[in-house]
Amino acid sequence: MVVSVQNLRFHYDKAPILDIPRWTVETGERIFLHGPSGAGKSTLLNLLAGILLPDSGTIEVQGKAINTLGARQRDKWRARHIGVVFQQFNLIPYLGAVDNIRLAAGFAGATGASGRARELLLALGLAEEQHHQSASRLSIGQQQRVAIARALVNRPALLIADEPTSALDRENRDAFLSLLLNQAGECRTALVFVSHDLALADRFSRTEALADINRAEGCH
Ligand SMILES: Nc1ncnc2c1ncn2[C@@H]1O[C@H](COP(=O)(O)OP(=O)(O)OP(=O)(O)O)[C@@H](O)[C@H]1O
Repeated sequence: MVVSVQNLRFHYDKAPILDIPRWTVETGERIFLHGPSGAGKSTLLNLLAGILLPDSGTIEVQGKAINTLGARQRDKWRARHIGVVFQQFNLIPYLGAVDNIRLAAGFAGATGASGRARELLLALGLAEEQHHQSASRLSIGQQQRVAIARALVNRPALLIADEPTSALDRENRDAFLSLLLNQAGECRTALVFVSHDLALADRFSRTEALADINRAEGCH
C-alpha cells in the first residue's frame, strides 16, 4: 500500500475542509480524483505531500507518517518518495532540461542523476539537442516532458498531479497524459491525478469523487 489515510481532519480557518475516515492507494494504482471547485482536492494533495499537516488523524505514504517528521526531514522524504506535476511546471527558467531534473534528484540526496535524466527525456521524446536548452526556451510541450521527467527521476512511489492538463488543447492533453501514464507505469508509481475533465477518467484504474470519501461539509 502506498497511501493510507485514517481519520484525517483538516481546516484552514473556520469550516472543516476534509474529514476522511479512511482512504488508501495501492502500489501502481492510478486514481482520477474529481470534485467541484473548492471541494478540497488540492488541499488533499498538499496533505499527502506533507506540505500541509492534518489537524488530526494519520497520513502514511510508503508506511511513513510524514507529519511525524521535522520540516527538513519532511522535505527530503518528499523529494525521495513523491513526484509532483502541477499545471504550472515550475521549472527553473535559466537551467537546462537535464539540470532541472538533476536538481530534483539532488533534493532527494541522489547524485549522478544525469544519465537517468537523459534516459527519461529521450523516452519522453525530447531530442538530445534540447537536453541543455534552458527551460524558458523550450515549448510548452517540451516543458511538460521535462516536468514529467523531473517528477519521476527519483522513481517515486507516489506521483501527485494537480490539473496538469487544464491549460492544454485536446491533442496536447492526450499526448501528455499518455506520456505520464506510460512513464509512471514503468516505475510502478501510483498516481493521484486531480482534474475536472471527466473525459480523461477512463484512462485511470479508479475514479474517485472527493465527496464520496470526504464527510466534511466545508464551503462546497
Ligand atoms: N491557504 C488557504 N487559506 C484559507 N482557505 C483556503 C486556502 N487554500 C484553500 N482554501 C479554501 O479551502 C477550500 C478548498 O480549496 P482547494 O484548493 O483544496 O479546492 P479544490 O477542490 O482543489 O478547488 P479547485 O478545483 O478550484 O482547484 C476552498 O474553499 C478554498 O477557498
